Amino acid sequence: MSELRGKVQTVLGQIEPDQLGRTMTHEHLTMSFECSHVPPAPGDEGLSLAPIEMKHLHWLQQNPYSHHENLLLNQELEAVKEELLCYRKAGGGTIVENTTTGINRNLPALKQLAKETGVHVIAGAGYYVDVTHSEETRKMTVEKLTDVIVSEVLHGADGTDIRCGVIGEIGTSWPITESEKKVLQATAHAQTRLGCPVIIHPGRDNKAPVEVIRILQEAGGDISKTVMSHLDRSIYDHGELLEFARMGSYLEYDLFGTEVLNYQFNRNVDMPSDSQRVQSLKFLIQEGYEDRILIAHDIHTKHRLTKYGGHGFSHILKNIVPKMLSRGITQNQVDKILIENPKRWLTFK
Ligand SMILES: CCC(=O)NCCS(=O)(=O)O
Repeated sequence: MSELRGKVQTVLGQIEPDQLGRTMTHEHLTMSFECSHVPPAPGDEGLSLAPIEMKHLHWLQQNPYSHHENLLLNQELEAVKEELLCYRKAGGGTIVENTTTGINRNLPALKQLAKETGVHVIAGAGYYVDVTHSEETRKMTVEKLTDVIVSEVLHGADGTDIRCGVIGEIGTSWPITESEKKVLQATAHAQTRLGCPVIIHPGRDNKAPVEVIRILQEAGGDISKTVMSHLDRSIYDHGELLEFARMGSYLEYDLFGTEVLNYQFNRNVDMPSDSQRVQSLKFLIQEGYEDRILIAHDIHTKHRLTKYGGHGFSHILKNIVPKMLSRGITQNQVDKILIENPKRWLTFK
């Protein structure tokens, strides 16, 4: 139980849950993704180093992780500010900014963006995937990792007094590494101390979400206050999806706007289209999970910003919501997904 009980914690301080409004629960406003660079196909080396231009846009959209500059979202604070102003105009209230240690979290920039745009921004505590763990992180005990995470929420992170309002996205690979397992255990322990929301990045395998939840459960985590991200590219089979849903976490479809022929991180995966994502939401609603669904775009590269011909942070509000309504999802269910479910998740217990 903490002093934050009943509140939501933004980078500008605590607010009442009713102030959140429509919320994207998984975005990045500034980060670098160099840890995930994918070497270009033979013959494409030139494209991977070329400046971003209209004539290369299709290649970039299909090969986003092979273009060095595309991975540096942290160079685009001005464009992101413009995007947030549009997001607010489109009816958006809050962004959960999931950048954790390892991919260049920048809390002063988040605070500035929140001040300048009026969008509530909630920052993430903890660590991204193993390849970004420092030697110091790897050597830490679960107890020490827990103390760091708790302190990022209660006192501030990265040498600032800016406090995180969720733990995550906590990064895991497949298979889960020893260092990631310790971070997951620390996450559960910190959650027990704080009563706070947790959000997980699972490894790219259909068994990964279940395995992560088991580790959190064994360490005493509150699964009902935990989000499993990236279900779009993790679990496709409806039977498997229902089995996972029964474990009790929030179910997040957070790659809206990503439409690719080949998913660069796992060629075995057929990345769903936005229409197929909406079908999955409808399926989960029909199965009784409308109180557990969350959605977002997970923007983490330049090419998805409107400045570079991308869909931007307002795509869900402007395009996906009308599509949901046209496919028989009710306004009340849309409001649950965009307002009520995020509010319940983000409020400290
Ligand atoms: C830091 C951004 C991130 O992890 N995004 C997830 C991309 S994917 O693994 O779902 O492709």
